[in-house]
Amino acid sequence: MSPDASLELVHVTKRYGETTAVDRIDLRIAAGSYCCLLGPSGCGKTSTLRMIAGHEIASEGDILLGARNITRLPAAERGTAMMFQSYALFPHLSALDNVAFSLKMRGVDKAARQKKAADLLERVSLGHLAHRKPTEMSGGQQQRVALARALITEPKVLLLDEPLSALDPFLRIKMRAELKGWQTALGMTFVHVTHSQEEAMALADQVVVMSHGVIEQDCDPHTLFNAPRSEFVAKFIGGHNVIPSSRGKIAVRADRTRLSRDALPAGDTVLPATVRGVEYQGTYVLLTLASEPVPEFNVVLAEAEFDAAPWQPGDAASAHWRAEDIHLLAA
Ligand SMILES: Nc1ncnc2c1ncn2[C@@H]1O[C@H](COP(=O)(O)OP(=O)(O)OP(=O)(O)O)[C@@H](O)[C@H]1O
Repeated sequence: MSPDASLELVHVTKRYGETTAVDRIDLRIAAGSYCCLLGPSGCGKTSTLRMIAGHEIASEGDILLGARNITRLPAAERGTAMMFQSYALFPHLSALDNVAFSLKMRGVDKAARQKKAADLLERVSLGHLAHRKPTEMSGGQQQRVALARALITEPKVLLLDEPLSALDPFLRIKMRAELKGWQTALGMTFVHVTHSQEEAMALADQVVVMSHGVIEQDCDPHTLFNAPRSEFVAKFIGGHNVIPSSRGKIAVRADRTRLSRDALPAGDTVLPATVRGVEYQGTYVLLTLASEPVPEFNVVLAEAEFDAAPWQPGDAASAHWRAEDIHLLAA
């Protein structure tokens, strides 16, 4: 892994007029890792990616790629490339010409650029379709053309802006696995913007959760799910209940929240509640409950456990959890 493929953002800010889209963020991404920038619409993740790409210039701060300060370099000189959604392919060009396009822009002669584009199409198993137009290819094939097109300048870092969002759910999961496979095989640094926590969990070595232009949490997916730092993160990633306790707000995973029919004494590990909804989800049953301090929270039960003693809307329940499953949230 080449150490000059590591990325570092130091106090990076992006302002558009009065709007501060990114507010003095610090971020390190290791060479050869898969990083996902995750957050709701408007949190600043695309602006961050575009500043790394050179499609926007940072208002303040520095962006380092290896030992090089790339903050103000033109996009083509940075050593980064952007992979766009498959529909950003040129419809009137063949797969080969789409892939060769940025070499053409750089003045590489025709034979050399076509040879390189053909090699790359071969690598993404599309050699036999090099002369087809994008509309004559499946969504997954188009996505692979988009990948080959981004790789042709031999970038150190590949930047991906919601690359899977145009695909149907089945293909999205298939292409997600392919992307991860490519990243591993190429040993390249990938930075991928998504609003889907599931996508981030599935792909990333490092998940960076953003909100209102700042980084809320920056860690591996396992830590993110088991130790969300704040109420915002716990609610955004889902699968958690946020509950007030004597020590402040706590997060408890929905699948670690248990239900009892006995009326247990209320306290930091017991919440008297009423079942409001029962939703069958195949492997699991999702129960929605209401209580005095928490208007809505969830419990996930394995199907067999639910079937052994089913719950119905209106049932009274004591929700409870083990002390070790309590995760205290930052105030
Ligand atoms: N060119 C621009 N001019 C003015 N404001 C902008 C511009 N681009 C983004 N913004 C604003 O900056 C903030 C962050 O936008 P950004 O696109 O980075 O967020 P995002 O998290 O990627 O959102 P989305 O998922 O909707 O793309 C938003 O408030 C947005 O309205």
